[in-house]
Amino acid sequence: MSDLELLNREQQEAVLHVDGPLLILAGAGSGKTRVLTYRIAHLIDECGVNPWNILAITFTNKAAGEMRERVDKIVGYGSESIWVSTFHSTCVRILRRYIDRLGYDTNFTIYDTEDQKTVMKNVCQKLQLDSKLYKERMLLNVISHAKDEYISPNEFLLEAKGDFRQEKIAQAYVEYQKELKKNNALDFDDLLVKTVELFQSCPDVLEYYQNRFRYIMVDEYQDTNTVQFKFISTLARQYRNLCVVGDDDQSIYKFRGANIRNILDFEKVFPDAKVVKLEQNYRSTQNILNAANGVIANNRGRKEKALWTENEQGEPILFQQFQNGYEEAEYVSGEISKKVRKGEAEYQDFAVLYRINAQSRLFEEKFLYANIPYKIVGGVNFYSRKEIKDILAYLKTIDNGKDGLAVRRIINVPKRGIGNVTLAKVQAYADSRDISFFEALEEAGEIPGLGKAALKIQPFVHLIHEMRLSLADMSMQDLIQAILDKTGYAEDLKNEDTDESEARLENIDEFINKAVTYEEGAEEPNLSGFLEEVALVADIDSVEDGDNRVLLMTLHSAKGLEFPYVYLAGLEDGLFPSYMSIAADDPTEEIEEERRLCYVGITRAMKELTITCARCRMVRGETQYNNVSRFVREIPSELLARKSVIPREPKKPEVPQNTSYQKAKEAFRTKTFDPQQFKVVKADKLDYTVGDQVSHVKFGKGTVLEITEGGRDYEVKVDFERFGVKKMFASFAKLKKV
Ligand SMILES: Nc1ncnc2c1ncn2[C@@H]1O[C@H](COP(=O)(O)OP(=O)(O)OP(=O)(O)O)[C@@H](O)[C@H]1O
Ligand SMILES: [Mg+2]
Repeated sequence: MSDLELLNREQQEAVLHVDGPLLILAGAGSGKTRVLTYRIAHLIDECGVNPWNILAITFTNKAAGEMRERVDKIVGYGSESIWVSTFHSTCVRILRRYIDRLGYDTNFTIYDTEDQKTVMKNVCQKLQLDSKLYKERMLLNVISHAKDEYISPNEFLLEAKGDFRQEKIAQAYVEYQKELKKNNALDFDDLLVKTVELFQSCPDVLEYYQNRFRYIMVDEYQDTNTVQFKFISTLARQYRNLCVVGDDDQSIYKFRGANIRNILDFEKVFPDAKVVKLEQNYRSTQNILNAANGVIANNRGRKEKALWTENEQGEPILFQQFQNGYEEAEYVSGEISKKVRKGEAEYQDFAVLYRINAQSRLFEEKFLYANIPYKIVGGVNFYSRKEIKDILAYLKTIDNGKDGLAVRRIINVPKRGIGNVTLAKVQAYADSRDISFFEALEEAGEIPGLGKAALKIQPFVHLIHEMRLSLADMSMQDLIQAILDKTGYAEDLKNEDTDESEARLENIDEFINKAVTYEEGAEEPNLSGFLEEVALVADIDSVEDGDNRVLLMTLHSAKGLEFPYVYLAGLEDGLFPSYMSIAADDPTEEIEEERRLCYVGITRAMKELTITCARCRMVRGETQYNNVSRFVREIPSELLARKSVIPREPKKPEVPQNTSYQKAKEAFRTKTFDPQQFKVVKADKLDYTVGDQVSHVKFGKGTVLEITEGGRDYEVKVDFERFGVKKMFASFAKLKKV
C-alpha cells in the first residue's frame, strides 16, 4: 500500500524527509496537519520507527484525539504508544514522574486562576503592596508573561534594578513562587517552565527524554511562545529530528505570548533545516480562498504566499446585514434547517463562528426553538452558566420563593456568612411545619438554636421583601440591575478582575439584553412571564445526544478545523475587529492580529461561507449602531453576493433614525445646526444637551445628536469620533459633558 499517492509532490517531500530539522510553512488548508499525520504513519510503517519514540504536539486535546484517530486508520496499530498531546499535558506527564528532582512532590497540584489570585493576595499583604498601584491581576499578568519568556524571578529582579515599580513587581514574583512551592503547587505557566528547568538541571532526565522522543512534531507552530520553543528545541538537540508546521498568517495568540519569531527564525536556529512550502489548498472553493487571500493581503510584514486550489469556483460568499442580532440568528437557524430538510447537508456539516462567547446566546435560543441539535465548543451553554443561574435563582425567589433549591442556591451568594449548620436547622424547621424554605427563613427569629445566625438571615429576607414590593414600578432591566447592585454581586465580580469575571459580567449584560427584549415584545410583561420564557429556552437537556450537531464556537477555538458550511457572524466594526483593537495605542498591530483571526475564520469553510452582521446590536441593554466590518470591505467585491436587508414589519413605529441623523450630521458639517430643528426632548436630569461634546468610558469623545424620551429613560444618540453613531440609554451610558 502506498499512502504517499494520496499526497502531492511537496507533501511527499515533507513526509519523506525523515532525519533532520524540517519546517513546513504553508497557508490554511494546504494539508499541514495531514502531512504530520502521514509522516507519523510513514515513520512507523516504512522506516520501522517505534511508535514509542514519537512525540506529536497539537494545539488542543481535540486535535490530539483526531490525529491519533487518523494515524490509527492509516497504520492500524501502535497509535496508543505515540505521545500525541498538547504542550501542557505533555509537561504534566513528565513532571509527574520527575519533578521531585526539583524539590516538589510528584503529586503536585495545578492552580487555576482563582487559586492564583488567592496566593497573590497573600503575597501583596505580606509585602505591603498598595493594592491600588499593584493590582493582583496586573501582577499575575506580568508574571505570566515573564514565564512565557522563560524569565526567572531572579533574572526579573536583576533586570528591575533601579526601577522602583519593577523591583516591587519582581519581589512579588519571588514571593509568589515561594508560596506556590510551599503549597507544592504549580500554575499553568509553571508546567512548561518547570519542565525546561528540569531538563536544564538534570542532564540524565533530559537524556532519557531525548532518547525517547527521537522524532518530534509540532502542529500550529506559529502560536508557540518562547518557553515552548525552549522545551522542544532542548528535547530535539540530540537527534535533531524536529518537524514543525505552521502558518504565520494564522498566528492569533500574541496576547498569550505567542512569538511569531519562532517560525520566522526557525532557519536561523536550525541552519540545516529543510523548508517545504505547500501552496495548494485542498479545503476550500476558489471563491472562499480568494476571499481569504484578499483579506490577509492587507497585513504588512508577512511572508507572501501564493495559495491556490484546483477546487471548483463554488458559490459566491454570501453577505447579509440584518437589522439586529435576533434576525441574524433567526436567518442562520432557518438556513441550516432548510439545508438539512432538503437533504443537502447534515447538522454536523455546519459551524457558526463568532468573536466573543456572549454572541452564542441568540444562536442557542433560535436553535432550541428550531430543534436544531448544537454544541458549544469550549464554553458552557448560556443558561447553565453559574452567574446566569444565580440571577435566575434571585428572580425565582423574588417571584414566589417556593423554589427551595433556588433560595438555597443564593442564600449565601454573595457570601453572607450563613453556614451549612444553620441551613440544616432552617430546613428541619421548614420540614417540621410543612412550610417552604423561604417561609422558614422569614421566621428565622423563632427557630430554636439559631442564635446569632438569625441576624445574618434577616437582611437577606428583607432584601427579597423589598424587591417584591418595588416589583410593580420596576422594569425587568432595573430589577436585575437592582439585584446586582444591592447584593454586591456585580461589585464582587468587578473586584475579582480576572478574565473569567469579565466574561461573567459580559454574560450578565447579555442576560439583561434578553430581559429588555422580552419586555419590548411581551404584551403584558411581568416577572413570572419572563421566567417562563427563559425556562423554555433553558431546557437544554432536551437536545438529543450524538455527534450530529451544529458546532458553535469562537474563532480562536476554530483553528485547525474545517466544515462544509461556515457562518461567520457579527462582522461589525467594534465587535470584529473588536473595539479594543480599534482603540488600542497601536491599532495597526492589533487590527492585524484581528485580521489574521478573520483569515482563520474564512479558511475554515470548505463549500459555502456566509458572513452576517447586524446593524444594531444590544450591548448592556443599549442599542449600538455598528458599521459593517472593514474586513468585509476587504473581500474583493466580485466574490460577494450581497443580499440587502429586507426590513420586517417593525414592532413599533421607528423613530426616523437615518434621516434625522443624516440631517443632523449634515447640519454639523455645514455649521447650521439648530437643536430646535431636531427631535429634542428637554432632558432636565441630564447635564448635556443636543450639540454638546460628551465622553463615554468606552467610546471616547462624541457629539450628542438627539435625545428622546424613552419611557423609563432618555435615549441618547451620539456620534462618536472613532466608533460612529450609537444609541444608548442615558442612565447606562453615563455620558459626561466635556
Ligand atoms: N493531497 C491531498 N489530497 C486530497 N486532500 C488533501 C490533500 N492534502 C490535504 N487534503 C485535505 O485538505 C484539507 C485540509 O488539510 P489540513 O487540515 O491538513 O490542512 P492544514 O494546512 O493543516 O490547515 P490549517 O492551516 O487550517 O490547519 C483536509 O480535509 C485534508 O484531508
Ligand atoms: Mg492544520
